Amino acid sequence: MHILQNLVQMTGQRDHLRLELSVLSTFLQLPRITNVRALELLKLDDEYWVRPRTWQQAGQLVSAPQDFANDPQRFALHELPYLHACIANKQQQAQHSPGIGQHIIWLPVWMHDQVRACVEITQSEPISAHSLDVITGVFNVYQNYQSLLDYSERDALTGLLNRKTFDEHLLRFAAAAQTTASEEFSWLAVIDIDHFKQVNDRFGHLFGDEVLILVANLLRTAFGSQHRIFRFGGEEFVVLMPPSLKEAARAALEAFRNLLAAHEFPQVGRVTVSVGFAGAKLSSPVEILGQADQALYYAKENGRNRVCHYECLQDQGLLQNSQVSHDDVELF
Ligand SMILES: Nc1nc2c(ncn2[C@@H]2O[C@H](COP(=O)(O)OP(=O)(O)OP(=O)(O)O)[C@@H](O)[C@H]2O)c(=O)[nH]1
Repeated sequence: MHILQNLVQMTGQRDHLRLELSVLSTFLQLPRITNVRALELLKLDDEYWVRPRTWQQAGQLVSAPQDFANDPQRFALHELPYLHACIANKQQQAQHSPGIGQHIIWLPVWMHDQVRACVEITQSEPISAHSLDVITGVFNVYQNYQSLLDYSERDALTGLLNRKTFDEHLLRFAAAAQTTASEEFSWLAVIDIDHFKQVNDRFGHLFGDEVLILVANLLRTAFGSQHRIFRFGGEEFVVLMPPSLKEAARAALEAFRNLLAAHEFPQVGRVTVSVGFAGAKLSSPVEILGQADQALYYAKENGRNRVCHYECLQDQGLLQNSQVSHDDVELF
């Protein structure tokens, strides 16, 4: 009965981290389970890295305060050889008993052939067929619900994060940016396809849609898993970029602009984008978006197919005083 109540509570969550906390506390209520962790996995240059994202501390479940890039607890996946082999072989679970009273099971969360998280459970006794059934049963409900949540957050055409989830991501992004102590800034970039109406008018909506899908694929190729990429509107995309120096952010955006400009789109040929970006340290979420939008507007007005940085334009006196132009943002 306890498990049922926990499952009801678990599937009432609308947020990935709360859902994770909920499944871990469900596992902790099962007999013989002594420890649980949720591990986050990130693929960098073909190698997976791991960090504990949620774990038990003094009887409480706690989550890592910082993001992956700044987490000193991260380590290479091969330091967990059983989980490493399990993922390399695309398996559903791995088990290992490192000592008396320590029996570990790892359950990777598979999504689109990738693993982004894994639940690690330690039992005091060997894992019997019955307890394996209960553990995998709870885990499968969690995994199904996780992918349902993920599906509701994505744009149907491109598979990118949708506009609906943007506000929440932006609030979290702006809050995290304020606590970054280094010289580096987090960045918000607005990317808009140039003259996209002409693509639709000349080739029809189906080819227009194909351009949107291919642009989304190029965005995924150009930006790593630490970036959050949204389809913001029809032919407008937003990228939330992890902390870096301004030059590095500009270089990444220029690399994307060049990649796209060199791409031969079937039938349509060449397409370009304009980009505006702004730093996220001191401003409020609405201001950051408004600033990136002003830089985009400047890029559109000054030849398109270019990357413009808000603060640089401001320093050169090329912009009016800061004003928010995205009047459809509902952040407060
Ligand atoms: N095929 C397709 N077209 C879309 C979709 N959403 C929006 N659009 C089109 O995107 C076009 C946007 O046009 P505009 O806002 O005038 O901008 P633009 O032609 O890209 O010009 P600039 O941004 O000034 O370079 C419109 O023709 C919309 O119909 C979609 O999901 N699929």
